[in-house]
Amino acid sequence: MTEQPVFLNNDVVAPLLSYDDLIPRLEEVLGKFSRSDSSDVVQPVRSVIPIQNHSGFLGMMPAYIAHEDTLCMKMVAFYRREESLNLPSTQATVLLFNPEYGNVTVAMDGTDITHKRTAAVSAISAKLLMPAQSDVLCILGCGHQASSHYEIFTQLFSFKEVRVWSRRLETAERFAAGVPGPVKVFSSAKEAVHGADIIVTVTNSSEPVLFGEWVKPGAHVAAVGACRPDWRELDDVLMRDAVIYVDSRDGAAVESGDIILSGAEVFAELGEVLNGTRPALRNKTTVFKSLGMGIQDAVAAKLVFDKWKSSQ
Ligand SMILES: NC(=O)C1=CN([C@@H]2O[C@H](COP(=O)(O)OP(=O)(O)OC[C@H]3O[C@@H](n4cnc5c(N)ncnc54)[C@H](O)[C@@H]3O)[C@@H](O)[C@H]2O)C=CC1
Ligand SMILES: O=C(O)C1=NCCCC1
Repeated sequence: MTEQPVFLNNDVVAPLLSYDDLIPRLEEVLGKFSRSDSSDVVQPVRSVIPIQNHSGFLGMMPAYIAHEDTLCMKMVAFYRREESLNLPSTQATVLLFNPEYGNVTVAMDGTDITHKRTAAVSAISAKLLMPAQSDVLCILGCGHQASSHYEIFTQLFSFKEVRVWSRRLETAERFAAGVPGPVKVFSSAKEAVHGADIIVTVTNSSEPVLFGEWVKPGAHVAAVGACRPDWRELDDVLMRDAVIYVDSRDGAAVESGDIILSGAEVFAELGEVLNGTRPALRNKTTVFKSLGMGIQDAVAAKLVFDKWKSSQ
């Protein structure tokens, strides 16, 4: 109880977290979260304060998972950065507590956890919602989340073509040069998404970058950016015409500009689809609006810490 907490930096955390371990744990916890008859998983909507001098926000994301006694808190700062500054747009720290006493047992860099768990949840949405025959993946935005999404999507699925677009052509070209497989770089988002079966939006934009009239009917969109109530990545047409899935209804109602400002109705949480209480409408155009959840960080951090302990 009086032991000093351990600190694990990102070089230690990253190799300890694999998608193979993460995906089943995320599926399990998302399902539990969406069960209205269970109090096993406790996670409020994150509270966010503006860091107004620096165009940023600090989000506090507590979570408790009773059956495994995991008590966790992620603190994540995120910014709307000018790309030319070359500064990270997201910085996260994750704490695991001893739930019996409340002391911190480990603090870890949350960078890799945030990249991987977000991409893994998008991949779960794709497994459930993308067209059965999906040949073309298109990624809009070419930063850190683009890299983790590329990694897991190409690992889990077999695409005939991967396309990327970003606001600056050189960012997209750098991304394409840095990944192991072939990627087609586009200078226009409209052309990049034409005919795509699955579209991942991972930009820092606060205005729509993806428009419904461009999207092939039946395609799946995993929308990861625009995590503030006045930020958008998707336009009203797409939000109106697609079936909308979210990670958390409560989170979406407070944080998602795409949902709040379009007035779109949420059809289901991903956990409800995993539980079989709401259907996966694969034949329709679907949007999974991701905002990120403390429970996702909690299962990821627990995996990391358990592995680290067993290696000591
Ligand atoms: N849903 C979730 O759980 C999470 C969401 N995020 C959000 O995902 C987004 C991407 O995060 P990172 O990849 O870490 O950021 P990043 O800064 O590494 O990459 C952002 C990318 O967006 C591009 N971009 C910026 N403004 C743009 C615009 N107006 N139009 C088109 N492209 C633009 C940049 O060129 C860059 O390629 C951010 O909005 C972040 O807040 C991040 C972590 C978790
Ligand atoms: O869940 C997270 O982690 C984040 N969500 C929204 C924006 C930055 C990080």
